[in-house]
Amino acid sequence: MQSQFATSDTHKYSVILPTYNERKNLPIIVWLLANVFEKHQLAWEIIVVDDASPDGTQEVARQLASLYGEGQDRRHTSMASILSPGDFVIIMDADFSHHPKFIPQFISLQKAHNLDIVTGTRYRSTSKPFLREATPGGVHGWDLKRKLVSRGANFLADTMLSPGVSDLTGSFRLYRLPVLRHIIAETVSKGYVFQMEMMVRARALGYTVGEVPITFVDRIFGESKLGADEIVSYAKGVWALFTGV
Ligand SMILES: Nc1nc2c(ncn2[C@@H]2O[C@H](COP(=O)(O)OP(=O)(O)O[C@H]3O[C@H](CO)[C@@H](O)[C@H](O)[C@@H]3O)[C@@H](O)[C@H]2O)c(=O)[nH]1
Ligand SMILES: [Mg+2]
Repeated sequence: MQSQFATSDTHKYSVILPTYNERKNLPIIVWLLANVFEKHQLAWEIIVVDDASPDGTQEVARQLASLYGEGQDRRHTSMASILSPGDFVIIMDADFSHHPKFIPQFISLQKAHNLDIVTGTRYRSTSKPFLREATPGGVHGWDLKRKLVSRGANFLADTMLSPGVSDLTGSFRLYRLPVLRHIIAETVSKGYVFQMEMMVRARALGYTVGEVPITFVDRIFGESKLGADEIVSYAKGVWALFTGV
């Protein structure tokens, strides 16, 4: 299998999947990711970051690791249990809200403009800076309240902090590895708000950010962990950045 690929992209893409009770979703998302990377002949690995899920997610992750090859740095199929530094890191949800089919567009945009970060956006219909896509971004499956919370969160941060990124609260992103390390070291908030803080910090540090329109589909299995506490923390986080950046 290895020898049939002669790819010009020599980078490695490390996908980080945070999981909490994703036993049902993990095998399918890993399969979809594997297919995308194989199809595009890219070197890849998946790192599952599980927080002691009671539903047995870790056992499923271990089974997948033995199926796909644990921690081996094979050219096309490896599944690591610890963070090993690929050249680029993709962070995305494991519940299909973020579809792997968008990853090749992230990679093309990164390459075309030598970007530090590419983020998925639900709130633009064309890629930024230049690459145009036919499919507009959007959200499917959320009720009006959740849509308003998301729009409100973006509006608040955009108005107060002006980072010039249309979807600050999304978490489907590709980072150049050293850039991710740098931003994480600067980021202080915990919970949902850190997605927004990472992007605001990145812009303040002068990193380049491109956007690819994505459709966000709400999960079918399991529940979201967004609650009222997170909304309050988010508003506090925007205020802290407004007064401190
Ligand atoms: N390791 C770990 N993973 C977690 C935890 N809580 C959630 N996750 C994982 O993080 C991903 C997103 O969690 P959800 O609970 O599904 O989030 P959501 O409400 O759908 O929110 C999504 O959209 C928001 C934007 O509107 C994003 O801000 C958020 O990051 C996420 O992408 C999933 O893969 C889930 O298993 C945790 O405590 N620990
Ligand atoms: Mg979700």
